[in-house]
Amino acid sequence: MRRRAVAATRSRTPAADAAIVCDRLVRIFSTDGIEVQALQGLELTVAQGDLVALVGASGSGKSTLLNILAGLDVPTAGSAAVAGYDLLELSPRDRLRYRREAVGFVFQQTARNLLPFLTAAQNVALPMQLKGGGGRRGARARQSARVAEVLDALGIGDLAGRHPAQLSGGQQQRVAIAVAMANDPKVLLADEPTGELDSETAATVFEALRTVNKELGVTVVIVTHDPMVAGEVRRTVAIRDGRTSSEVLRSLVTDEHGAESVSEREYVVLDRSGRVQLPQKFLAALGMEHRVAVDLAPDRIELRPDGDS
Ligand SMILES: Nc1ncnc2c1ncn2[C@@H]1O[C@H](COP(=O)(O)OP(=O)(O)OP(=O)(O)O)[C@@H](O)[C@H]1O
Repeated sequence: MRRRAVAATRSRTPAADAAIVCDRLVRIFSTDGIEVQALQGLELTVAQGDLVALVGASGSGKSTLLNILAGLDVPTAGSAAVAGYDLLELSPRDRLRYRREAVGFVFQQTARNLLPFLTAAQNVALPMQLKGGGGRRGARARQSARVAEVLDALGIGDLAGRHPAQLSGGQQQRVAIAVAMANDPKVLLADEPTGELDSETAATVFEALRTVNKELGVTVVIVTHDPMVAGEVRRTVAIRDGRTSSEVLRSLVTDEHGAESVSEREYVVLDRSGRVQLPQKFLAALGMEHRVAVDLAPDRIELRPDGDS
């Protein structure tokens, strides 16, 4: 399963043709005279068609970032572009269009994603009706065909007539993914989509997200604490104190006997100003603090404790 995920995305280069570009993103919340800097100059680029996990401690800024990318919140400073939309320059009308057509969103709380009095199929049809153009008979037939197509692609065609209360948590989340996919968005954002599920059910929901990514070509970003999800995607980005701090990239390697395995490498993030956040354990191992000596070698940059020659 893991190998398939990596194989599907291995040829992609993050810099080319990005679906998401955040540059020096800042979000400050002010409540009762107290300011919280939830995002402190965050930089993130996600290539089109990629499947990325965002991880980080509670309060590190993951949901704040996802809400901005979803068009639900506006950053205080910096820039954010998703699927060609500049999120700081959207008029109220364009923001609504962006949220209905360009991005899909899945919340952690299963109950928040679906309307309880509608069937699964009616829930999926709703975003298309809100988008408009559903009045004519041809359009209505197209909507029904799209509902069936999305539910079938996610393996839940047989649940079309059920109401949310008649579905398990995992089934509800898969219907929620179908709802998010209704208007064929370029990007799907999911905030802890497996957070309320046991590990077996979580795997079926993750599989649905992977299907959306692989078979429908949608860029998928998942905020998660779930090690299964974070360990199965090509790229895992860690957020610390409102900034991207490190990344793990996975790729498929083939040995001389033709056996395939997944190779994993952790990187620290280099921002546009040349700043990196060095791993605490490396600094502690060499007793580095306050300042370090930096030298350029032909093929690397060397950092040494202050005072070393
Ligand atoms: N609407 C708000 N008003 C004030 N402070 C907020 C608001 N939303 C988030 N914050 C603060 O911003 C910081 C980042 O919060 P955020 O919810 O983005 O973190 P998170 O990484 O998603 O955490 P978790 O994993 O617990 O969901 C926290 O200190 C939080 O208290």
